[in-house]
Amino acid sequence: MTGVGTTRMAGESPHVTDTGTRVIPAPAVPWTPREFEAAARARLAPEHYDYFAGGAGDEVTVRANEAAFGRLSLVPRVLRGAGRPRTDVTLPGGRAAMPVLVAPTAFHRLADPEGERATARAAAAAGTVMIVSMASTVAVGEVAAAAPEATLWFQLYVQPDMAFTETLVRRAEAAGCRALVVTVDSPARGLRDRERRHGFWDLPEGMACENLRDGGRVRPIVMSPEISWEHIDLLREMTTLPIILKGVAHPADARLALGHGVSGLLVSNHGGRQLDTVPAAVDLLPEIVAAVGGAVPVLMDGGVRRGTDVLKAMALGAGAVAVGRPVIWGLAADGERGVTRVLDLLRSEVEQALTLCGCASVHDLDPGMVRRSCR
Ligand SMILES: Cc1cc2nc3c(=O)[nH]c(=O)nc-3n(C[C@H](O)[C@H](O)[C@H](O)COP(=O)(O)O)c2cc1C
Ligand SMILES: O=C(O)C(=O)c1ccccc1
Repeated sequence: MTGVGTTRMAGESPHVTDTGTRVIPAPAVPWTPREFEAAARARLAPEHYDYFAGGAGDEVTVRANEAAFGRLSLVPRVLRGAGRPRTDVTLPGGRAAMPVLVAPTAFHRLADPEGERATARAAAAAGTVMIVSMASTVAVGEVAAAAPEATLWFQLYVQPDMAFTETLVRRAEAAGCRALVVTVDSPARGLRDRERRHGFWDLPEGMACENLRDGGRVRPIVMSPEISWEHIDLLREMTTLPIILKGVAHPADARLALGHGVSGLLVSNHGGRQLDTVPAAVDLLPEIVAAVGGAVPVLMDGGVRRGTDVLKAMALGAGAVAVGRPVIWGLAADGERGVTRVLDLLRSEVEQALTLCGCASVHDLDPGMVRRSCR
């Protein structure tokens, strides 16, 4: 069946049904970051898969994030003798061996019993930053203890009770986190139809948002419409950690942020989980980069699935990108090993794409290498 001179991986051999249809079974091993989703879906309870995969409203923005990368083309340079490219980057909270960070995502123990400990060990092995969610199911101090080599940043939803916000900041500092990522796209929770359909409101028995412990209770995470720039100023006075604002979408807000002592911006629409119909994150990027004018690094997340996506975002001015769901799919499919594999795939794809673009490092990328196709 296999032609002379071709090779086929185990588990991929096609067979022909009695009606003559050629069927190619799902690969036994996930070979691309995207294929991890199928493996994860097969292992997760449907309500947990839908929690991770889902977005707000009609999920217009969820789809737009990935689709926008498909509409961008890369135009490579040739004959530059660039050699084997470097993939490392310098960021407000230190260096990373690759320009792909682990975005903050909640509830990793729903995907694997080791939860955020496994993710942090994989991020450490990849030499990249893990942004620990405030809604992690392992306390940030325990995540740090489980992966002493990991570079951790802490994601924070400013709580209206600023004394408790300070408690959270001190916990992050004590755990050795190197930056605070303050999520500002959530003055309320997004409209999550998939969660409502399943009645997914609570974590299972024995699982909790461990960072929110306060005496004998676990506080609820408050998403408050009262939070304003004044809170960012209070936070700025509270800590010397670099502050990165996550979820800035409007260039006017990017300009305002520069007056509040932030060390970076993370352009994001929360993976399409907050306000539906926000533009794709990569489409928001150029205007924000222009508004910031190089004053601070601009990172982005949303829809990054391939090394070529990373290059497109960086050519448009991103200092690094982050991935949310791909990490969850790796974790659910194969625990720490799965996350290691996803990050390793992305790193090697970035390296290969840089080579094919004639770049010695991400610094050789520029906006002229990206075209918008009409697809
Ligand atoms: C399951 C899930 C949980 C998330 N939890 C958080 C969170 O706790 N805090 C936060 O700032 N962003 C959270 N996000 C948003 C991510 O940080 C990130 O913006 C988004 O996932 C990027 O899109 P991608 O999944 O297409 O890579 C979450 C995203 C997902 C998918
Ligand atoms: O699900 C999310 O996107 C999210 O950001 C979140 C925040 C707090 C608790 C749980 C999830």
